[in-house]
Amino acid sequence: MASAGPRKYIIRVPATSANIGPGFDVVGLSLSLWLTLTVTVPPTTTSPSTPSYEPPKLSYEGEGASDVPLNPYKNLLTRVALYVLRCHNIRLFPSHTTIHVSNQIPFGRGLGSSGAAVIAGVLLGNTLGGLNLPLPRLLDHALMVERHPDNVTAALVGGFIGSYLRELDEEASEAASVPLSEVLPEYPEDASENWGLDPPLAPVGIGHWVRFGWEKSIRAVAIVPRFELSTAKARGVLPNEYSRKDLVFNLQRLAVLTTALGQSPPDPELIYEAMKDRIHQPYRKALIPGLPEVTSSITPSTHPGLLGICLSGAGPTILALATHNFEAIAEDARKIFQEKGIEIDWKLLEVVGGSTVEEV
Ligand SMILES: Nc1ncnc2c1ncn2[C@@H]1O[C@H](COP(=O)(O)OP(=O)(O)O)[C@@H](O)[C@H]1O
Ligand SMILES: N[C@@H](CCOP(=O)(O)O)C(=O)O
Repeated sequence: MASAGPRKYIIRVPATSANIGPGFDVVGLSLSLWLTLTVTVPPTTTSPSTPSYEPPKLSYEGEGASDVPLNPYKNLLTRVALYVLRCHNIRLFPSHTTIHVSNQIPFGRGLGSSGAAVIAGVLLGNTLGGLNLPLPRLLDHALMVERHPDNVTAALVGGFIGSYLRELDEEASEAASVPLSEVLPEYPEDASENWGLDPPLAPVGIGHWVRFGWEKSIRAVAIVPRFELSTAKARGVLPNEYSRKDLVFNLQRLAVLTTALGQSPPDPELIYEAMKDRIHQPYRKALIPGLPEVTSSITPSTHPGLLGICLSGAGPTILALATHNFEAIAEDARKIFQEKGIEIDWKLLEVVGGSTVEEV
């Protein structure tokens, strides 16, 4: 907890679109909307046990600013950072730290806001504790909080990413399956060194990934309905079991898609079909009026330039991958949503690199 001098860091984490149709809980794409933290740690750090100890002061601007808790013991981002610190025997944040958050990622829309907050929290803990954790270890900590690897892996490493969770031995599985409330407890308001039990430690090497090729001409049109859908609710409607027919349908498409999106020029007929899904979208359509209509009526023949169209993450955002004709795609999706009484905003996004931490 000793501090050598004044330190200021910028932490940047991108939005992500998970699944890309058939790759439920497997693939993710990092996109050009950013969660940015400006972190200042004063030159002399008061010991946490002294009465003048001050927990971090959080401020927000941008998406979610009016909803997010500013209490660092309640905010997702800082609770994750504290989890990482406590896993390394650092019981509290450095005193008088300030964290300004500037956020472009809308909450609860299927663009990975919570995955980005978890990665930002892991990077914040790593930075404040001077832990120098290697990338795979950062991911282990993120996966203790966000248990599907698609968003967090793409947000951390950047690009078009496929990932899996290693099968853990019995002891490690037990460690990785502790309830989230124990990984991220509701911390008490007052600073004290005697809070509860030690946190559950992350098993080593939970998540593994590979980066696929990405053809540079492909851009992402995010069609964002003006309502929130929590990922938890959108996972709650999914069945526990699937037919072999539906699994094979998705596996065939995913195998083709991961290579097809790296090919130049991209093949719209191949990609449009390869972005179809039978594992999650059919079940989520009840929560997202207009979803089947948008994905079936906007096609490469009706909209030249379109490559494929799917639900982004758990929704309600629709992701259209295209090389041109972006506005027509988005405006026609707007008309379909309007018929269902839903307004949308749309953004043209690029595939970007992963998270960065810079000392300034
Ligand atoms: N930058 C952030 N800071 C704090 N909490 C956040 C942040 N981003 C997201 N969250 C939390 O995550 C929730 C959204 O998570 P989720 O339902 O998984 O949707 P999404 O598809 O946007 O990830 C928000 O309501 C908020 O509680
Ligand atoms: N594979 C997950 C992805 C959730 O992504 P989010 O951006 O909606 O949080 C799912 O489909 O549930």
